[in-house]
Amino acid sequence: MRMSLMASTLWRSRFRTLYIPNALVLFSSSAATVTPPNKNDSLSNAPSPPPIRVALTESAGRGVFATRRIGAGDTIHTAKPIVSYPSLSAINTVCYFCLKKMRTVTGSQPQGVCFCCENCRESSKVFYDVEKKADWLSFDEYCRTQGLKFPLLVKRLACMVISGAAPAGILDILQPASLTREMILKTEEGFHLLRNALVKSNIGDEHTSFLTKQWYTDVLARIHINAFRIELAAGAYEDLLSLASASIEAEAAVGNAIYMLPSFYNHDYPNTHIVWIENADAKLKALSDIDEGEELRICYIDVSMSYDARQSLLSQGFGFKCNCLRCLSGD
Ligand SMILES: C[S@@+](CC[C@H](N)C(=O)[O-])C[C@H]1O[C@@H](n2cnc3c(N)ncnc32)[C@H](O)[C@@H]1O
Repeated sequence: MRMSLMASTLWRSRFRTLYIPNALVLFSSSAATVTPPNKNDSLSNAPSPPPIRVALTESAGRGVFATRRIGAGDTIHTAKPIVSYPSLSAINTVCYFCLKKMRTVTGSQPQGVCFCCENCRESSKVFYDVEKKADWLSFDEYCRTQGLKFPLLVKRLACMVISGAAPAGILDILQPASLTREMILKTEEGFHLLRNALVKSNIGDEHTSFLTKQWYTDVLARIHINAFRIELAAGAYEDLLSLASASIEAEAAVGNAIYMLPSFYNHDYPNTHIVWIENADAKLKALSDIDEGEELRICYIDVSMSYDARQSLLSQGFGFKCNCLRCLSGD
């Protein structure tokens, strides 16, 4: 593979450390690291921070860099979603909170949303109590008929904000897509349907005052760039079978989610990948040995695509001209 011939030192950073207060809080809270705890350390039961930091890259904005050597196959860190939502086609078959697949008895068809455990039901309670007050028929139908998944994340986030589970600006730190005037116009219908559903539910103006067209568009612009499509790793033969049939129907994803730290990973030939084992909790794993100072990169698209196909998808789908070393090398 041509990429592997590139000296890994090329990827070592000459970076400036960036202080991101909100992100740093999240870094340490969800850390699963490759550092064994020191038995003599009185804090040895506390999770160590992950061996990474967010810093400016030379040509792709902020990026994630290793603060020490990481071995191939190591889990670098884990991340819980800030906001997630099931695929509409999976709404009755995955947990409404963590997106874990529900075991269904053959012949029985679950009705309505479901939760895999009391913990998920409890964690959802605040925003689900808000959501249940509104009539989502028109909004969900709009998403379903137009094949839209991102407005569903905005709906979940709006309910979280109303319930007090999240601040209205929770995604502000993430990079937004630059939406064209035409794209902004297309978001208007979704905004009105979302706002109408919530306003008509008598939640109270004081709770919905954040829900302006500007807020809706700003959130969508960030979701557009940073959302992850979640496909669970198959754990059992029956999962493999259902994944296979789901893929045929292009419905392999159980849902979509936004994370904080994983949103800072730039695109390149990957030395890192994200896996979801049984629910929307993400595991960032090293694909190869990574040196201290090296940038951690994931592949946003199918790694086997040609140079031209990658350039056009990254530009049209993600809105950026790829400056990764693989593309710069013409591979
Ligand atoms: C998910 S964000 C990654 C973090 C981002 N660099 C930041 O500062 O928040 C994706 C954005 O990062 C930039 N980016 C990621 N990979 C890139 C690449 N290979 N070449 C140029 N820009 C890239 C693009 O602006 C893209 O829209």
